[in-house]
Formats: sequence, structure tokens, C-alpha cells
Amino acid sequence: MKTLLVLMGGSGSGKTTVARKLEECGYKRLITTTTRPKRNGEKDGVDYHFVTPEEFRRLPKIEEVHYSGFWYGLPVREIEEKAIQYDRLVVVLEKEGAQAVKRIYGNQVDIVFLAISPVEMKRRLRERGDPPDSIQERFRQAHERNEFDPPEFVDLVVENTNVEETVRQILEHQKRSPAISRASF
Ligand SMILES: Nc1ncnc2c1ncn2[C@@H]1O[C@H](COP(=O)(O)OP(=O)(O)OP(=O)(O)O)[C@@H](O)[C@H]1O
Ligand SMILES: Nc1nc2c(ncn2[C@@H]2O[C@H](COP(=O)(O)O)[C@@H](O)[C@H]2O)c(=O)[nH]1
Repeated sequence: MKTLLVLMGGSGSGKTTVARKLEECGYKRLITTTTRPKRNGEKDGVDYHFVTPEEFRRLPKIEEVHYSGFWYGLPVREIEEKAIQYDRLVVVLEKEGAQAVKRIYGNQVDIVFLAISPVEMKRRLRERGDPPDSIQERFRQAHERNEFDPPEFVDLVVENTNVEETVRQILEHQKRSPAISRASF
């Protein structure tokens, strides 16, 4: 039984925080690649594979997106290697990436949308220490890309007001979903 859980939602909705909690529950996280600079405390190979634009261009990827001025993509190697070793995978992607992996892996993919209001988004990004111009750009982009509303293709929507409760709802949903519990890569 193998499943790929995709966490998506607006900037600051808590995708990375929830993914870390799910790792404590036995999920293996797929580390994606980006050309953006590291934030304070982020580590190469742990939070992202941080690469130059040239390295990014050469890397074989399942999907890629240009977001808020930088490139992001899921390396083929990352999913191929971890799917052999682990039954439950989790990855953090924006909307187009989530749609792309659903197209490729079908029923094995479970997409969870973490909801956040515009006011709470600004508050969390400030609290995370994002620079004011970056917060402004993400806010503009979130509106432009309609990131506050769940698209129709998601499998579960969670109001992430409490991380432990969010994780509980996701685990419960995965247990109940027949397509997910039958999935295999
Ligand atoms: N349920 C929650 N309640 C309050 N704060 C939270 C909650 N979940 C996450 N946070 C905090 O909000 C900030 C943003 O969280 P996180 O980085 O996980 O979001 P994200 O969705 O991955 O954002 P981005 O897409 O911008 O990378 C962090 O400071 C995190 O500690
Ligand atoms: N389609 C993809 N989206 C990705 C990937 N890795 C991360 N992301 C999404 O990008 C934004 C910005 O992330 P941040 O860490 O700079 O705040 C966020 O929505 C992520 O979900 C990827 O490989 N492909």
C-alpha cells in the first residue's frame, strides 16, 4: 500500500509545519528543488535542495513551476528512490504541481488543501520573519492565483487553526479513503 499525500494551500497556511508533523507519524517527505535563497534556519537537503538556475534546468523533474520569482520542481529521482523504500509519502506543492502529480499518479495521490484567510496569512508570514516586500508579493500572488479558495480537484479541505487537529483530520481521512488505502506505486 503506497500513497502520495500532497499538501497545498496559500502561503503561510502551514503546509511545511504540517508536513514535519506527518514525518513524525511515519510519512516520508519528498524534498523538492528550488532556486530561491534559503530562509533563516533552512538547510540544504532537509527543507529543499537549493540549486542554481542552471542546475535546476538540467535536473530531470516530474513537474516545475515559476512562483514568486523563483523556480520550484519535484525531481524524478526523489520520488523514484523514496517510493521504493516507503509506503507513505508526503510532499508540499502549489496548485499546478498538485494537479500535475494527480494526472501522473492518479488514485495514489491524496490532495489536502490547508485553508487560510488573507489576514491570518499576513500575520503568519510576518511571524515567520519574511521581509515586508516578500509578504506583499506573496499576498498579491495569492490573490492573483486564487490561493484562498480550494480548487475542485482537492480531496480534503482543512482549516489549519491547530496543527495537531489538522494532522488528526488528515490521518482520519486517509484511513477512510478506499482509493487511497488500495493504492500502490
Ligand atoms: N495552525 C497554525 N497556527 C498558527 N501558526 C501556524 C500554524 N501552522 C503554521 N503556523 C506558523 O505559520 C508560519 C507559516 O507556516 P509554514 O511555513 O508551515 O507555511 P507554508 O504553508 O509552508 O508557507 P509557504 O507556502 O509560504 O512556504 C510559520 O511561522 C508556522 O510556525
Ligand atoms: N509545483 C511545485 N510547488 C512547489 C514545489 N516546492 C515547493 N512548492 C510550493 O512553492 C510555494 C513557495 O514555497 P516557499 O517554500 O518558497 O514558501 C509553496 O506554495 C510551495 O507549496 C515544487 O517542487 N513544485
